[in-house]
Amino acid sequence: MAAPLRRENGGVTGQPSGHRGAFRDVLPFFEVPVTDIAQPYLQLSEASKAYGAFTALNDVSLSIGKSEFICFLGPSGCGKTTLLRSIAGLELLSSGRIVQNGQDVTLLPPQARDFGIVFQSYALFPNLTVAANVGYGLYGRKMSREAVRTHVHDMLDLVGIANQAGKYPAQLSGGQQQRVALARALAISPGLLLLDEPLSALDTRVRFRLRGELRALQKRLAVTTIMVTHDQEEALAMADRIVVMNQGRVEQFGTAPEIYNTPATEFVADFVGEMNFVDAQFDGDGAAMAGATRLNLTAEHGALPRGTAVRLAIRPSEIALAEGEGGVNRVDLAVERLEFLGAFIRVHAAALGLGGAALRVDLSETAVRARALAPGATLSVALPAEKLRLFPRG
Ligand SMILES: Nc1ncnc2c1ncn2[C@@H]1O[C@H](COP(=O)(O)OP(=O)(O)OP(=O)(O)O)[C@@H](O)[C@H]1O
Repeated sequence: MAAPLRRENGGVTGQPSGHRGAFRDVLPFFEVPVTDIAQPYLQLSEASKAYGAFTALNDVSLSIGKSEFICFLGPSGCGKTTLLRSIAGLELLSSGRIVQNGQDVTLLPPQARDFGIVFQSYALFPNLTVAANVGYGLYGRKMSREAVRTHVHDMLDLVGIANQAGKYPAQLSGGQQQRVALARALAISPGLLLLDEPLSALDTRVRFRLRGELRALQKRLAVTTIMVTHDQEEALAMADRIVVMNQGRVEQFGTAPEIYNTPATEFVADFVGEMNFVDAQFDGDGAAMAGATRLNLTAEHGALPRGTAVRLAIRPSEIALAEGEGGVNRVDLAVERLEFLGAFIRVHAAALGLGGAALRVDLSETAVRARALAPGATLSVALPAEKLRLFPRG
């Protein structure tokens, strides 16, 4: 490993390598992640962190592949930042182990670990120019002034702000400051890039643009990256795999489609995306009774005893319009309210046959108009058996 380098604002070791060129790649839809999960780069084993009697991290075990883009996702206070800071050595674990690139780093101070970090607040040095901020971690290394200058220019070029090199942070927009912070974190060519809500202070347009650029840049550099976010859409859009956290624990670790389509717990089902929940009783033979209606299920239910209280979950977009009479899992709804959401209309309704359960159904504007749906109308829908997820209640 390269000689450790101390820096107040994080980021540490590694030799600069000079990544050249702009990064305006357009990401293909649903591209296959170029990662090597079989070759773990970072492993956490039974990591726990207590502050006095409060447990902020509870038995977290994760294996992250080289070049993966990982998001830590969860509600405020679930332990995302504590986990990120523990990986950086800015917090020490109460118990457990962290191995990075084959080296046990559990007890190493931040300056002896190999990472670059970007904080939510950017934490740029206000009295240094953009170029000096980016070059800060490089001075003191065995690099000539000229080599540093060239490398800094390359980094600024990489993040698209080479023309801002002489400015001070206060003279930049939030998005530009974020780019400087990213260039600074990458300048030391870290093995691991840590991002603590780097986009959350930006307005929506800039955030969306930087999302794509950041992901393309990460892919190009193939640097193993962990980003903390509480924004599920951001995590779904950017991550190779997502760690969903709740109260210091990992609820699920999987790809975006896995998390979205097959949430492992009721918490994940509720936290990620829109979900309807209907209380029911497991009825054996792949079915459940919800109110007076018997609903067929295909969900795995193990050896659940008949009569077990369960909660069925289905997304508003997965509920289908019932055609004709009868049909499997047909339910009549009393429409209460229509909500125009641009790309679709969300119908809020009461499912009388399901004990009055509140259901939301997403329909196209055309479908709503064709049925002249309005508050007070009746709508027949079908709950596809393969879309009904099942969670034991309590
Ligand atoms: N130094 C500390 N002393 C005591 N409690 C702490 C300390 N740091 C964090 N905590 C507590 O640990 C829990 C997890 O905090 P953490 O900052 O990791 O949450 P988070 O998921 O990142 O939340 P947010 O999205 O709001 O930043 C919180 O309840 C927080 O109050």
